[in-house]
Amino acid sequence: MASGSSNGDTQKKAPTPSPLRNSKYFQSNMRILITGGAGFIGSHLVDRLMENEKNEVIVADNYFTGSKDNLKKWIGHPRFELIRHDVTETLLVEVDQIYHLACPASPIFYKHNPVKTIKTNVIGTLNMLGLAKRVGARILLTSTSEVYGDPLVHPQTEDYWGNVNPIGVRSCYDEGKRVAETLMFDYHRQHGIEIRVARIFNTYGPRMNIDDGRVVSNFIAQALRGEPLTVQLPGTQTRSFCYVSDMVDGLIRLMEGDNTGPINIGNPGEFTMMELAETVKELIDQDVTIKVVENTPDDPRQRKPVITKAKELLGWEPKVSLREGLPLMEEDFRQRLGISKK
Ligand SMILES: O=c1ccn([C@@H]2O[C@H](COP(=O)(O)OP(=O)(O)O[C@H]3OC[C@@H](O)[C@H](O)[C@H]3O)[C@@H](O)[C@H]2O)c(=O)[nH]1
Repeated sequence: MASGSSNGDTQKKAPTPSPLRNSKYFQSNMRILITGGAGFIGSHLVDRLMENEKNEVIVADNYFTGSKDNLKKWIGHPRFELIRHDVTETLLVEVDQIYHLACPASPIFYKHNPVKTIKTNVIGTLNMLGLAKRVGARILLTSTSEVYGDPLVHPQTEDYWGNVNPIGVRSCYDEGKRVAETLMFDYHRQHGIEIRVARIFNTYGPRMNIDDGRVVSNFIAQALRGEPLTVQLPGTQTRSFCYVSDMVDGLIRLMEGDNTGPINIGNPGEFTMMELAETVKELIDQDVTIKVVENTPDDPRQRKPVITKAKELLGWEPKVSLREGLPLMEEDFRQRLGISKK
């Protein structure tokens, strides 16, 4: 029989949650673990999940790129717990759902310690799948548009297998996430785990680290500080930017729906990096200059999601355009940098 078959012999029955969680005297709350919940997207996800009084939220984060500051309004709340934990170590908590976000996402951070990045993606995902198996939880992985590599198919549909350098400086992240996806589907086929896989495209919004190093945060911080906007060569490379509230909405719909994915979650509006710089300049400070600088190896030349699956299966599409989202992020950066509007 062909390996990888998802029916017959290899399909196992899904594990059930512990009998205690189903007992009539037990709290009926949904207990949700978010790895990387102190990070940029994770903390916005916490905010949304905490709005529902039936949810108890547990965050596990090692604070490599995340920060307790992002969660300060929830610390001490009876439905909230924060654990300093690195997902490369095992964790045992009785939960119903796991949003597995933990991993540095900015290229300068994930390339800083590539061995640790790939361990986070592979061992971290194995640990979370082991937890999902043990306690019968549904698990969602935030994979990435980087699994498409430097894509030869444009825009990218989920059935495109990608064009990835397996030995490059980005491989710790893009190959790491590809293995993480493989593990998710193997656990699903072999052990019947309920999985959800989101492929996240570039996301921006309030709470991004000011010195995160990604393009939107760099340009906004540079414009506010009156520094030149650093467009990396050639400047014609494209990205599609999704506002964080849209992203969180998509992730929750995926978790709550019936489809395993992988599903692209991103905003299909596509911009060159030169266009992005011009837009930031126009919105924030027309006096700032644009400086063209060297790029790093293997930078994808184009990226834009096809979101037909998200629309049809999740009833999701982004609502916030780049021109609407940038001023919201500008406001947050102004507050944190202490730079008021002229
Ligand atoms: O100052 C800068 C920074 C970056 N860039 C360019 O902007 C583009 C986007 O770069 P970023 O570092 O923001 O993000 P990337 O698209 O390379 O990677 C991201 O992809 C999707 C997510 O999974 C991750 O957040 C991250 O890996 C690149 O072409 C880069 O060369 C600039 O022109 N100037």
